[in-house]
Amino acid sequence: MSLLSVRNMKTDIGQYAVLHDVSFEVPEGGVFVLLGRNGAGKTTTLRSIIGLWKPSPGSVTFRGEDITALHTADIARKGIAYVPENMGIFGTLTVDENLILATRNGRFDAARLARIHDLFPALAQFRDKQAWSLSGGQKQMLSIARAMIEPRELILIDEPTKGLAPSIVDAMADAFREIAQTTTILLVEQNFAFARALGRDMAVIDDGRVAHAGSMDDFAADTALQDRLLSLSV
Ligand SMILES: Nc1ncnc2c1ncn2[C@@H]1O[C@H](COP(=O)(O)OP(=O)(O)OP(=O)(O)O)[C@@H](O)[C@H]1O
Repeated sequence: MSLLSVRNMKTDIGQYAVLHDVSFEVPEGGVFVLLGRNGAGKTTTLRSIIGLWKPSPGSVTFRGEDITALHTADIARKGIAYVPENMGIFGTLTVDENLILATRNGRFDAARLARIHDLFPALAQFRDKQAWSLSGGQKQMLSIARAMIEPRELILIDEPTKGLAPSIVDAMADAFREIAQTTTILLVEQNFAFARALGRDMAVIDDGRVAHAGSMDDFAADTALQDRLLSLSV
């Protein structure tokens, strides 16, 4: 059984039909990558999974349970976290305060915080700094840390490498490999090298539909398919 099943999802935003037919299966463990051109519908897919948009028709099943109609907070309680592209952190609060706000009861679990500090040492170093003063990469790490401060089974992460320097992207890839040992990651990415290095299974969304799904190794070997589905010139 897949950890997450998305079936025949159609999502309208206001009067616009954005997703027409999105289906894919996320197995448990590792990193599943959603690729696609700008405006293809990747963010809308993540937001539909976490309940911020309601697909109709279509269904989202998590560990066999239909979660399509649940509110976002109830979906989160099932063990799914969402790291949006704008990161959702609070600039005037400190790094620690941002993490505390993401906990359920206002307290850190010491072991989880230690793991986060091992993964992202800058968050330990700058724990009393206001979040606005962090670098772009550190802000991205804080947003991922907020998603990890409680036990999760699945983390949805939207374009974490956007605008980051290559050395920071490499550090983030190492952190994702470590996170994926215990938590499944559903990753939306435009950086194909990053996606390829991490992903085991993948799907491409094109114009609100899944245009391809399969293993990352097969997709990485098929440059004609990559050109057709990801190139900017179509
Ligand atoms: N709130 C909204 N109102 C109207 N249209 C929207 C809204 N949000 C997204 N769209 C449209 O839905 C389509 C898909 O957007 P979405 O953000 O899901 O794409 P994406 O694949 O994540 O793109 P990107 O890589 O540029 O973030 C786009 O055409 C976008 O303009």
